[in-house]
Amino acid sequence: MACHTPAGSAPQGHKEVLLIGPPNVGKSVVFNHLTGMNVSMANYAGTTVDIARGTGRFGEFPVSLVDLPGTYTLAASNQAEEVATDMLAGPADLVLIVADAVHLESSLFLVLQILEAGHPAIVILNRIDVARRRGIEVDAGLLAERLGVPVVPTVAVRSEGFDALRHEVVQALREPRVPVPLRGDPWEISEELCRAVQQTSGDDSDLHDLPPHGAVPHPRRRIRFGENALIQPWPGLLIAGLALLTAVGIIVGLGMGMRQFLLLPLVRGHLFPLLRSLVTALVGQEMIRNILIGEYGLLIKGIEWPFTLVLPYVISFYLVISIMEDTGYLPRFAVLLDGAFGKIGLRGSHSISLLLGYGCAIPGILSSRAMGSRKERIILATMISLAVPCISQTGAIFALLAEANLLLVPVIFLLSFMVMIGAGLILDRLVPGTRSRLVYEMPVLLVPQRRVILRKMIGQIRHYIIDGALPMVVAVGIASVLYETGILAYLGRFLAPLVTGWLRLPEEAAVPLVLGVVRRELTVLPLLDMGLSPVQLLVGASVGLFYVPCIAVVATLSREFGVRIAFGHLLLTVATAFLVGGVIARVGAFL
Ligand SMILES: Nc1nc2c(ncn2[C@@H]2O[C@H](COP(=O)(O)OP(=O)(O)OP(=O)(O)O)[C@@H](O)[C@H]2O)c(=O)[nH]1
Ligand SMILES: [Mg+2]
Repeated sequence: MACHTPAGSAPQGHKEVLLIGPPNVGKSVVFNHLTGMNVSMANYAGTTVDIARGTGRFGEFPVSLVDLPGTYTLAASNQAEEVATDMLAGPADLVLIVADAVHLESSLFLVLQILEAGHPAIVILNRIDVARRRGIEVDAGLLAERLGVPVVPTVAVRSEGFDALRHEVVQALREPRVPVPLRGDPWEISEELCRAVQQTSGDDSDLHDLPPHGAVPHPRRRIRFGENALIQPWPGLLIAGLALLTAVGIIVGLGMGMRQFLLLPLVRGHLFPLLRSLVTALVGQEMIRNILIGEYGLLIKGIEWPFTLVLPYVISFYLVISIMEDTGYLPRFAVLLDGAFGKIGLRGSHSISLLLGYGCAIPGILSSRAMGSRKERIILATMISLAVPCISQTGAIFALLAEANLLLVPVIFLLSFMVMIGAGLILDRLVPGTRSRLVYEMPVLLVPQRRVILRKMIGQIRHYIIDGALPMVVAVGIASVLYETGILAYLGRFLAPLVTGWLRLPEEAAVPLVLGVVRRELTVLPLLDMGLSPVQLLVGASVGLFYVPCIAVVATLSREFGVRIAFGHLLLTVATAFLVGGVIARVGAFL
């Protein structure tokens, strides 16, 4: 999930313009286009869960544009929707209501409610490309006349319709007009309006394949085999299994390939020898030389770990996830898992949060805002912060285990699943509260767009470099100084009983436990050059896997659920890490 500026209010002299609409209609794509920012967009409901603010210029007006979480109605039913309705209740100079040309009627229902809020408004009629492919034409002129506000048709992913939109925004800011709300039952009006402005031609059965609301297709409506097959246990589960295997295969294969054949030879064969000879020639002072190119050399490990061991997996993971997100397949996968997830107090839709957690825990935890009760969110956050390795950590685990023994990799992931399920089962009984009744929207299946995938990947890689790689470089720098000054050895001796006695690892394996507090993958990477046995590798990897979440994750937990729960997570993760590590060390001794 890309970074965005927090809510706040519009900067002085800026017009406040809100982007609001139902989930998954393309609000964030419109926002990115108008502001030049790169907030997350994906083909399922609930991608945006908080406010993103960006600035742009429309004619003579500097504008502060706000991207809001999607909402079906103004009677908010979850935390993400509340954010949207609260903003609408505040002051705004203009509201851009993004409507879906494919599901016009339900969009109009929301448009009518928003118009009642009494802000000047423009309706953006998005996704007209998909609507046209389905034989749906919407008379935007007539709709504008009936609603009493401008209606601009757009294809946001292809930047179509934005000149007209900019023109209308400038007009609306110059001469703000509060729309006159239509009187009557909003459902009846939207149905009547929809009939009046929408013409369907040819076979419009696609329209009814999967309705906008509800995970299960409407039983009275015709369903095409192709799409329905994905959410029936047979052959849906087989297809899901194959899709998952292919995804893992591509992530691992591509990541390893980039690392082994491209990045490692490049840095180890060319860059490092160059850096070593440069530093040796230029730096006379031994300690500084060692800090730069020694055991934890900033110029060696600070480049090798974040950029050659982890970055390839970040690239391959987000390539695969971006494609999956953009097709709209993930919610179908979620429907299939609903039954299994029900056993651990969750819903199938939470599988999307878990999947995002394999990238980074923070978006995984935040995404549940749009889909769950507090109980479900706590269970999910615990599973993620305890047992879901983020992509950096996965890269580190691969680097540690795959070269020594490829079989150790499935063992560690099996362990992670077991702990995850165990935590779910226990917390379902312990945490008070109910399961949500939320019905999950089923988006239209779309062919992924190269431009969108590229944009998402650039956003994720930039995000990794700023929030992942740079802190890692700083941590390596600190480790290097601590190592060369002997402080690390002192800390190691302090932790020795736990490390050597309980975990049966060499004393120096205390180092990752200290560094891991900063970044999770640092609980694993320093073990690389310690010549550990297979059992010790497994102990080290599992301690690293379950050990404390990154500082940023603890801060997120505390903000979302309170300090008590964040502290509880710290205790739980440390206890689990040492318990599992110690048990493996003892069981391993018999093997
Ligand atoms: N074909 C087509 N796809 C679009 C268009 N606009 C957006 N999309 C796709 O629709 C999906 C949803 O886009 P987002 O911008 O994430 O939607 P959102 O309204 O912000 O969604 P939430 O944050 O979940 O409320 C993405 O996969 C986009 O690539 C469009 O005009 N045509
Ligand atoms: Mg969005």
